[in-house]
Amino acid sequence: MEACDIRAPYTLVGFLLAGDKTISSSSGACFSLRDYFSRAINFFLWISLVSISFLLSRKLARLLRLWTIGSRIPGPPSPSFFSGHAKLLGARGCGRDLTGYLSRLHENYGPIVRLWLGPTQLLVSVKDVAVIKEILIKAKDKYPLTGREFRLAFGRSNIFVSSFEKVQEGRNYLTTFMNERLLERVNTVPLKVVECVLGRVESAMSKGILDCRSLSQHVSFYILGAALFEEAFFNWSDATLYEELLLMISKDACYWASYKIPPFWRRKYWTYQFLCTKLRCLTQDIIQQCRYNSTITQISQSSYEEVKSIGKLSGNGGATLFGNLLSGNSSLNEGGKGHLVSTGEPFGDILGMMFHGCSTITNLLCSILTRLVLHPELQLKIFSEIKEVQQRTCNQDSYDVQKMPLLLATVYESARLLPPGRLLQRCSLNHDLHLKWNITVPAGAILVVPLELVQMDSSIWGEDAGHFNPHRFVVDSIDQEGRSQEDGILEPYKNAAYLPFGSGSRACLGKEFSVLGISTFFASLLLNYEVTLVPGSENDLNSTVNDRFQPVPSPKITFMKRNS
Ligand code: HEM
Repeated sequence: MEACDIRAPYTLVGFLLAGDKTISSSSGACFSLRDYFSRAINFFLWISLVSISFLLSRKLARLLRLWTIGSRIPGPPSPSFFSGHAKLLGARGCGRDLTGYLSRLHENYGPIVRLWLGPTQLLVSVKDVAVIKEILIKAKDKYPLTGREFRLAFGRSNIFVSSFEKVQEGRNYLTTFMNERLLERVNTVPLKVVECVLGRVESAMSKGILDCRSLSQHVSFYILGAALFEEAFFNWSDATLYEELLLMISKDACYWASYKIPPFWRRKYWTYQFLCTKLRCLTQDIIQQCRYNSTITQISQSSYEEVKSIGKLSGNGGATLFGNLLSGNSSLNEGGKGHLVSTGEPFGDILGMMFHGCSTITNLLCSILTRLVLHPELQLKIFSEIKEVQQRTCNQDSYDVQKMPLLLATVYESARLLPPGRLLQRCSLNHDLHLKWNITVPAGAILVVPLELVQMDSSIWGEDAGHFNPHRFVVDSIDQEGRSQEDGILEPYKNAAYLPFGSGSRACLGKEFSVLGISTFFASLLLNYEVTLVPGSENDLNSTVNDRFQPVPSPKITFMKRNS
């Protein structure tokens, strides 16, 4: 038999280089195409097996670590290996009184308590203020499902995401944007907002349907919309449609996000997706109008260049917040197809801010309005304060709310009594956290701060911790005639137990904007109008208003013009 003179190409490249010589060889000793394929398949199978085993063993090691370190933290024994305390915390268990349950656990086990929610999920609740401060700085990530409702509705966002690494640049840019642009605008914007809102109030009152919540929703939408999109927003014919869509989507967002796999088989889901797409198209529309009206363009060429460079740095082609909008990088609704095809999905950030900002500002406004109608004497005092400051400054076009301590204190105190959620959550995805008192929280554990326990702790806030008392934030001084006068405002964020806007590395970026915007709105409103309860709604209120963390009731209110 003729010896095979072809050297076996042991690599795929070698085989290809050998070309048809190998293929044409008829010798059984020579490598056939089939041999190479079976070798290649074997090779890939081995590689996959090794990688899967490696990943599994890493997961297992992580899990063992979670169990070992987690079980060193004090906490109750787990009732079941598979579901842990998850059932207890669910709707039929203590879910409705989660804070009460955590409070009992803290009494029994101390200020740091762990709860197993299943074999792979550990929840650590922290009540001690010093430790809270530490974890809010050190635990820079959020629970992995954070922002799912935003993502599902509006596409990828650069700011409402779990990992700190991904959010860092977006946060830096947004901080500059909020501080430099929005805060400048915020004390002039509410004048227009009041005008706009009161126009709506009159038509709503004529239909007899003015309740606190719908008014607050309307105001928050205008405060944010006007700040982000400026003049263009007031002249925008689709503003009402935009507001309605945003509201409809916010109502359903959490529900659809609760599905692990989006329920493509449900028609309602597609209706929801259709609304989201419509909202994105409208966002593009208002942004285009802004470009012409130069609001956002006036974020200035310098910051445009800045944004572009941030985009380059992050390698996402300017996807950071307004970067894409300015550079026209988005191809939303290309050819009128109405779907998002942009790689950066820049509207995710703007819509995310509208979504989060509107819902949180609505709650706070509603809470303040309710308290003002319940405490007419406070309303009168705030009115006198605003009037006095306006007379002193002789400026009718803007409000120096920093000189109105009682008004600011009312906003701070209402926020203290009604933060946006019951738990502030954090996570450290990749590193264990070494805390005071020699406690280590393993990577991946969900850290929570039960806000009600901290913000209503009488050892921190005094005996009246559970009651509405804006004066706790006001500094009194004695005037020359020995009379006590309200002089200044205590900086609430110095108190580590004041957390309605979170704190530390993932603190809310809109806190100054919201407090100033809301205060300026009330300064403008109360100077011109007195807000009162619609006669007959007192009884509903007394049964539902409680000073503690209750969802704000929505009383019927009315406005009376003050004599100038
Ligand atoms: C009354 C109004 C608001 C309240 C009570 C509020 C509250 C909060 C809270 C509690 C957090 C989580 C903080 C943490 O984990 O430490 C947060 C995050 C955030 N807020 Fe707000 N917020 C308000 C308005 C706004 C507005 C108007 C904006 C922007 C326009 C905004 C932008 C953000 C952003 C970007 C984050 C995410 C930060 C991150 O995950 O890194 N907020 N907010």
